[in-house]
Amino acid sequence: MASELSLVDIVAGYGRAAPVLRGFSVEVPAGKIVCLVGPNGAGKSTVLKVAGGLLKPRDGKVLVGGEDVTGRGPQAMLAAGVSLVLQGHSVFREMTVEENVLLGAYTLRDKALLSKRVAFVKEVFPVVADRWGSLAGLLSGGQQKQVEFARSLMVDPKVVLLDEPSMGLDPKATGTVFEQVVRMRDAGTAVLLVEQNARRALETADLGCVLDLGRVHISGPASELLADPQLGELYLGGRPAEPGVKPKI
Ligand SMILES: Nc1ncnc2c1ncn2[C@@H]1O[C@H](COP(=O)(O)OP(=O)(O)OP(=O)(O)O)[C@@H](O)[C@H]1O
Repeated sequence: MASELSLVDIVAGYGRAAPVLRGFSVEVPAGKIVCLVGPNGAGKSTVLKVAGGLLKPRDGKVLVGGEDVTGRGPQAMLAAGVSLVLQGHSVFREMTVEENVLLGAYTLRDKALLSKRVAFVKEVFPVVADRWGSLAGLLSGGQQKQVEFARSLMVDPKVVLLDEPSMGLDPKATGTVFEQVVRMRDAGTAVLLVEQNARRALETADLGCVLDLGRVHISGPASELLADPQLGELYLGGRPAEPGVKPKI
């Protein structure tokens, strides 16, 4: 299957310091969730910054839908079909859910298309439909994250980049947020996900990629990475779960 996002042999870093990414590659196919795993400081967020156009790579290529978009800035990356949902909360609490979601569509001029996108995100995220007229600040943390997801899908992106979507959420809200990530995937979006809670994220993802020392240490189906005892000890905070036990999300 052709990838919506390809990062090829990326070398990237900050200022004059040694590069953080030293020949990193990943493929994110349409309708799949790819989870990046790795120790603190390995460069997971740096990968998202490169993919989202916030950090220009020193070397390597970024392809979106097969088109070479290397070196483009964040707006051009959004126009190319890459939507970034940042770490932490970025809803405007004193604005309504509707106003927050429509912020994601400020580039859409076509009214008919706009209503189609609104109908679509309301269908994918029921909470957004239910609380459309409410002030976003009145929603729970998990619900606010869904408003951010809805905003990111307004431009009908090919790829969504999610940086730690469960940060600051309790386990129940985390479960809901992962359910919504699956709904994005099922709607055909390619998802590149970074999560502190690596085991939980891999349980949700289709594919996993372990990043260490600026390169891919190992990649493959998420279920295989989860079942690997050595990876479990090194990167996932302990031994794998009992085989066949799926988490409730
Ligand atoms: N804006 C920046 N300026 C300089 N160095 C940075 C900057 N952002 C990150 N770094 C450095 O780049 C390296 C990789 O950071 P990055 O945030 O990508 O790692 P990470 O794998 O996402 O880490 P974590 O799991 O702790 O969030 C770290 O050594 C970090 O100190």
